[in-house]
Amino acid sequence: MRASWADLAASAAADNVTSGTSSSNGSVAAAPGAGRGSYVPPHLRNRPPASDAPAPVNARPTSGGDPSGFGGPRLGGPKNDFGRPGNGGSGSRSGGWGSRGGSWGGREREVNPFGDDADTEPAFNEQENSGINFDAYEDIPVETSGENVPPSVSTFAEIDLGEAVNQNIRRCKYVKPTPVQRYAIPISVAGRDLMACAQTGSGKTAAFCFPIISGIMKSGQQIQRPPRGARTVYPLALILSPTRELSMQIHEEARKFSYQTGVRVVVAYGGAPINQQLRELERGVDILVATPGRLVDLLERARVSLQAIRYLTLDEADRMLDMGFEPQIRKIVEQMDMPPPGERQTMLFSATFPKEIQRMASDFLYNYIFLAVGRVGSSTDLIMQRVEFVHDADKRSYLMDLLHAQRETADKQSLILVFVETKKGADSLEDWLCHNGFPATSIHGDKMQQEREMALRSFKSGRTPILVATDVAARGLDIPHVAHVVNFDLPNDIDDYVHRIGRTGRAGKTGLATAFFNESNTNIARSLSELMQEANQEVPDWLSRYATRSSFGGGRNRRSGGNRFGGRDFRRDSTFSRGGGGSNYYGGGGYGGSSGGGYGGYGSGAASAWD
Ligand SMILES: Nc1ncnc2c1ncn2[C@@H]1O[C@H](COP(=O)(O)OP(=O)(O)OP(=O)(O)O)[C@@H](O)[C@H]1O
Repeated sequence: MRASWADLAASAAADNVTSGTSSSNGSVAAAPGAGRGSYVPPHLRNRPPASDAPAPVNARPTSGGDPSGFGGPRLGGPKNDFGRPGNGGSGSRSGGWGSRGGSWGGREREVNPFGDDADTEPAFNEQENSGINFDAYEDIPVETSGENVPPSVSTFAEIDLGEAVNQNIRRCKYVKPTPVQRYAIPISVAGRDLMACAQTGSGKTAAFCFPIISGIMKSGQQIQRPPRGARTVYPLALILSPTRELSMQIHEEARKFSYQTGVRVVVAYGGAPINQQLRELERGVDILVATPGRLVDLLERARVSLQAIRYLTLDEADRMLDMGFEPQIRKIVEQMDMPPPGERQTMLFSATFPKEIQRMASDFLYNYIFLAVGRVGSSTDLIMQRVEFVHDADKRSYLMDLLHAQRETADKQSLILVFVETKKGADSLEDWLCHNGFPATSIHGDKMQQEREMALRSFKSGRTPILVATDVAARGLDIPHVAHVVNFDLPNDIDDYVHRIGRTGRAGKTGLATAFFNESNTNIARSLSELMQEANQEVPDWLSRYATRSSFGGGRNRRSGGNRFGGRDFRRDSTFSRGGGGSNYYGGGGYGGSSGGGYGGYGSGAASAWD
């Protein structure tokens, strides 16, 4: 049961009065077993009985077949086919453990990720995911480009995902697909590469997970579990994400979607003991969810091989290919043993896709489809955006006013996420809030991983309903009840703003975003003003004046592909040069490497702080 916001604030204030100290932020005080937020360490999940001994598996790629189902050069190209029954590749494994059918090879008892009796199906009319306002999505603009785009669907039933996945969709209480799912799932199921740009909170995780899980099930491939004594594992799918917490969240989601399918999902991220993750990997992995730094470590130790990868997904793909991460991603995708584009299926997802990044990303794709769902990179109309002119010295008192107002008016369960620019700033604001009777915690890259996870749990549970965060929490995190996002410090990049405010107003719900603006933010004035206009938000006159003045100013005011939509296929841009060989135009590769120049400033060392 989540605590009431106002009650907590009141009791924290009382504590402070009594003790005369900071309320010690609650960031490490989350009750470990409390409620649905309780955390089962990865090494304890699905722990097999001690007698569970793996049978020998001789997993090596064979060839033949078409992973795309589409044709072109992919047809007949080499394919990693680990022991697909009947193809002769590793026929001797047919009796080995790990055959599919929802039983984990009959060897392990799978922990129920739904935390209830997942075998009991809810009645149909009880199923709808509470709070989803599908009307909000009905007239959403959608744009696709690329060759032979498979038609979209209106229902999950129209896509053959397999009964086990369908059952999990029902358990998740998803009644119908969101727009990005309606388009992206048929494209992915058809085996096509995809660059998908869709609003924050619109269900992209399921859009890439369902086809991967279903594809692995249909292939009949066995669980990629090394033989006893072998140390290298061969996952079939790799999902990369920029932060540890996002990887953990994707892992949790993927485990729900793959429950009782026999598909095994493992997560690996930095900051946590690698031995536990190695033990999980040794027990078999079909889908590996990872942050880039930890994955490179595992690859260098030869504990993971990417030879068998059939599906590669980059979530928050634009972040993954920006200057902080690009070298690591290139190393993983291009310099290790992963099959090249055309032999694997690659799916890139984000709410924002600057053209420079699209160009770079095309290196990883083969004959891909570009999909843009919704307006410029956000849930837009669902999020009410406000901008206040606030000098730095006044920010704290403005914030306090907002918090008092929230305490009076908002749903008592609601959570507030406050973004600041620096780690020091996060610590100091958290301290100040706690001293002033507001139950706050903080998350940033200088905290120990355990502290980060505890802070997030404490926030999610409502124990500390104010979270002060750096951009480490800007992307992907799906936290119910975040009613208000405050940009205490505005980011330099409009796309970062889009992701930050996207922590509220998710899955059809409404939310509020307030930004403090002053002279130091003039470089974002124009793009902020444009974004707000496109989202039908009221733009203050003073911001429009700043926008006019900063029209030709510097900063990274790139829009996500420009125009009305959440992105526009850079291949359609008339200014885009097609020189250098037409075959490369759709074929991926060949676009002048990975300069990525032109909008620096993410700061060196970003990757190490994030993974
Ligand atoms: N078809 C559906 N019906 C109802 N709820 C859904 C459906 N698909 C996804 N959701 C819910 O919507 C929420 C947002 O989904 P998700 O986190 O995948 O969004 P996202 O598009 O990846 O957002 P972001 O851009 O911030 O990463 C989740 O709580 C998820 O469970």
